[in-house]
Amino acid sequence: MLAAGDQTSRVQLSPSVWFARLVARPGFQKWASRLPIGRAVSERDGAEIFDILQGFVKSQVLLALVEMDILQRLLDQPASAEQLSLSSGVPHDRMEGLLKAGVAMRLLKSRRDGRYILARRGAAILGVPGLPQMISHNRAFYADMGDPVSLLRGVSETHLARFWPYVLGKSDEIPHDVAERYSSLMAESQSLVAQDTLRMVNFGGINTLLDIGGGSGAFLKAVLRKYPKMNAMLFDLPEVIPAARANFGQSGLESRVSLRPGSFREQPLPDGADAISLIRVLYDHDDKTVSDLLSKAFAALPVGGRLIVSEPMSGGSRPEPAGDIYFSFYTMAMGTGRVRSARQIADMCEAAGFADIKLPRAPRPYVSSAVTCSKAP
Ligand SMILES: CC(C)=CCC/C(C)=C/CC/C(C)=C/C=C/C(C)=C/C=C/C=C(C)/C=C/C=C(C)/C=C/C=C(C)/C=C/CC(C)(C)O
Ligand SMILES: C[S@@+](CC[C@H](N)C(=O)[O-])C[C@H]1O[C@@H](n2cnc3c(N)ncnc32)[C@H](O)[C@@H]1O
Repeated sequence: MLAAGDQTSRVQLSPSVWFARLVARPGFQKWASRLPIGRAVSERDGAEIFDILQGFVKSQVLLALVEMDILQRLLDQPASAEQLSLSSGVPHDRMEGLLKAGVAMRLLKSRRDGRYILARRGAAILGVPGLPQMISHNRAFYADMGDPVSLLRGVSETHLARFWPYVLGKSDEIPHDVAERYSSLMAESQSLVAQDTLRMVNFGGINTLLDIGGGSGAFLKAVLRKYPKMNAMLFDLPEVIPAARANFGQSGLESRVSLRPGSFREQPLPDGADAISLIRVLYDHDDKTVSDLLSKAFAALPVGGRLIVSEPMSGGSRPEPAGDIYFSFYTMAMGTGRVRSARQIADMCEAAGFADIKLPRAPRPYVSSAVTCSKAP
């Protein structure tokens, strides 16, 4: 009888496996580094591996720059490490270290006079609605990523799950200020998602759009402003509706929106709309909930009615950095849903009865991707 090792040694190796085993040998690495092409590839690989390894340090440097308001202060005026250290309670040499790290990340620039200013990328962060807050909220995600093996095993309650009240249906237990902070984070981050969804999908011809899980209404506001003849319904959990009411109150759009409290888990969706949108809703839920929700959407729509899904997605068979790294682990830490690829979502829509499925190209997959389909005659 053969030992396991003998069995594998007799199996014919595919060229990729053979190559991987070669590259994993220190002797091969030493040999390859003596040749010009081998050296160039190995140096590049080494630098890229190092960059992955230090990813968490980079994101914490960014967090420090945001939390001590350094980006904003350098936007107001150039400053030296000494000036910034005085007001932030960080010793001079450490502040210099932070600022140099910011320069290395091309967020800041150092000037000949020793003062620092914002580089283009640092300035861009301040111009994206909600991005500094989003960076700060990564504290909770970071705490969960501190022990990735436990996170993967799902052994303990996560910080992120506690921060998004509606996910666990425990909104009563969440301090009001925390709930408030996170709903405003959700609303602010929505402006990017709305921008890209409106770029990917033409909402023309829709009379009444039903936005399921519409939150405080940031997405509907953007759509209604772009399509002045459209009316809308916003459906969300009863505890979320007051925020939507307040948000539409002063907008001049209130007469075009009707607010519908309810849970898509427990009741049918309101009818009367000729299109339904699901913006950043599906990835919060498991497959059964999503299949049921899509069937309810199908039932609520008239023939020819359209469904628009928009949220960050996995790259599927071609994994993609935002969907398959950040949002995949993010939803894992939330503990209730998962990122799906556009193809998976399309298949689930098809299983619910939808046809005419389209997967528009996403200009910024780290913001959102979309799937659209309709109820065929
Ligand atoms: C004018 C010409 C021709 C040339 C000039 C060149 C020049 C100066 C160009 C302009 C530079 C410029 C304007 C740059 C703009 C950069 C932008 C817009 C950057 C945007 C970045 C956006 C990012 C990084 C977005 C990140 C989003 C995140 C992290 C979202 C997270 C969302 C979460 C966690 C949601 C959770 C929801 C839940 C709970 C899972 O359901
Ligand atoms: C990630 S947020 C997205 C909000 C908004 N669409 C956006 O993109 O900013 C998910 C929304 O789904 C809502 N939601 C969760 N479970 C729900 C349910 N069972 N019925 C109705 N809405 C629900 C939440 O209250 C929340 O507003």
